Amino acid sequence: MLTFEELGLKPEILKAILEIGFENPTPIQEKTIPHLLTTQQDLIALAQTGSGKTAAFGLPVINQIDADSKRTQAIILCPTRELAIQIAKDFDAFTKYTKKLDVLPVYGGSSIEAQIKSLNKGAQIVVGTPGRVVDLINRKKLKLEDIQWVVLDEADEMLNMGFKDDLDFILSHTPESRQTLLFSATMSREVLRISNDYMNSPEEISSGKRNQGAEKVQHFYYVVNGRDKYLALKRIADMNPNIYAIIFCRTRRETQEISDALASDGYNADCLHGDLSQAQRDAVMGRYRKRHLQMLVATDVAARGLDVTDITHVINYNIPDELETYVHRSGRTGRAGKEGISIAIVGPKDSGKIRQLEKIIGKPFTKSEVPAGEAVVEKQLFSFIENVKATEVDEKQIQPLMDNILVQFEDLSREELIKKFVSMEFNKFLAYYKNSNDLNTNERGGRDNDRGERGERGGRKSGNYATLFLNIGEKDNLNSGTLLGFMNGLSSIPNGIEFGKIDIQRNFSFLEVEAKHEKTVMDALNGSEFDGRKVSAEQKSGGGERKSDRSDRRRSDSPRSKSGSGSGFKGRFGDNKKPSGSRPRVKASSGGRRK
Ligand SMILES: Nc1ncnc2c1ncn2[C@@H]1O[C@H](COP(=O)(O)OP(=O)(O)OP(=O)(O)O)[C@@H](O)[C@H]1O
Repeated sequence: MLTFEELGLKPEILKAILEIGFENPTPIQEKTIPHLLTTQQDLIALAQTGSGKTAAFGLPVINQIDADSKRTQAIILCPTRELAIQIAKDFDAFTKYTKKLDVLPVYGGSSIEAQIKSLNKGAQIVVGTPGRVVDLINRKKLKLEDIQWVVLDEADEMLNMGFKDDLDFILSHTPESRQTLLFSATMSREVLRISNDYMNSPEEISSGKRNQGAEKVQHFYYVVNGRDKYLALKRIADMNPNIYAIIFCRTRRETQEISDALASDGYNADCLHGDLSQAQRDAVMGRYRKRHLQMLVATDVAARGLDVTDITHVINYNIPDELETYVHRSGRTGRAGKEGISIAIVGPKDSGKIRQLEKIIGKPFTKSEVPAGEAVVEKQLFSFIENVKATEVDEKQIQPLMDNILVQFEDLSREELIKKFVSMEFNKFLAYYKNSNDLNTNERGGRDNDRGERGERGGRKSGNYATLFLNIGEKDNLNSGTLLGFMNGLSSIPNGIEFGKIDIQRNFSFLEVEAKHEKTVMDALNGSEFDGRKVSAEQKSGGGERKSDRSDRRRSDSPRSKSGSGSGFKGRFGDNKKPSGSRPRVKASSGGRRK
């Protein structure tokens, strides 16, 4: 293996990359850096995600820039603002000791005037999104006649996003003599099209097999019915208390919905997609990079190429339409030789797609079981204990109170104290998962292990819960939260009754209640008034399939939900604060039906 020094980079660059922590070149860097330092031939470089492609083009380009001239000599085009910022930051780090060299990111959604001001001062390297670059060319502020290097990063995505005309326009303003470089993790039809349209007999250099996934990423899939996807997602998150994940959804709307649901269920989540303002996107990315957010829900476009350190899990909420996209998604973890886990939550009919993905990434998927509630609770419990042990004690603050605290606890044995303490944190979690379903389904769509009384769908089979039909629904401003609150206020419903699933429809709703309390609850509800309407409650006839509103299902099914009795199950990130104290009198079970 050659060293960076042997590749022929200047001392000031070597000093900078050593400081960043690059000891040896990655395979793609070892192959492309000498090529770019010695020839003018166009280049297509293909290498796995996270294998250091930015430095593979960045270092040799920086090495050759004439810093004495202020003219723009290299332009890097990429699909998103986040990526432009990221690449420009990487370049800033590479050029830390290179005097007089300016790198300017230009992208839409932020002040063009500030970018023009910087351009007027001169920037030898511009990193930009196509739309803004076109705008700056049209305003005659960005001049490309001295361009020697054009880098197309994530070029296929730029075409997918409809930037073809912009790319044509931009490249037509660059000299014929330029060297055009295309770096990608996947070889697709678009990549070929770009090489035909914009490149001149390019050399192709690749490291690893075409489209291969990152080396140390393990791939798992879970088969669940569509309506259980969100529950499966939450169980996966609950099973990994220190998860630092990116969750991919197909559309902006789905991204927003899943993120909202997670946040409302008490998870530390937010989203990144194209409907957000630049300021919102920056804020989300900032929080995520600092690990103030534990889960980022994103569209493919928004997260393409993102390099965030130590993401533990990539979760595919569904399989992407373009299967190659999976390579880019899963590559957000396992970067720079590290390990990672990529999970696909799939429907019963998706096994064919999994086999196709295996061919593309050149690795097998392992079929996994969505963990049972008990396993999740155990995991959370031990993680909680670890957190307790790791909690730092502020001796100065606590010491003066200690005598009093010890007096308060003197009646309790050590064991009793621990039990109470753990229960305080865990009662809600335990209740939530107590009667939880087996969410796994087999690839023909049937349950792997239908636990009868625990199965929630298709009507309860067991005698544990009875289902009541109520004549009030969404149009009466009813939701799971208002229903539970309403019942809390009915003195004829005693404390501690457990409720199961709440299914609110437009004109009516269903409420599961412990069978032994069915009559008490029915009697209490009958004749009461909700929002000015007389309530009628009766036993639900039959046990047919119910169609639940997805968002109600989501929101009502969380051990972390904000009004919960527990104080939250935070990993080390946890800023998912919850109000404490106001415990509802009515207990919810089997999926914490309380909002
Ligand atoms: N020689 C090196 N030694 C150690 N780390 C490196 C080296 N080169 C790059 N890295 C680090 O590897 C990570 C991934 O690099 P980069 O973002 O360039 O990957 P990429 O190949 O462009 O990935 P993607 O295809 O997902 O865009 C970065 O955090 C970068 O700092």
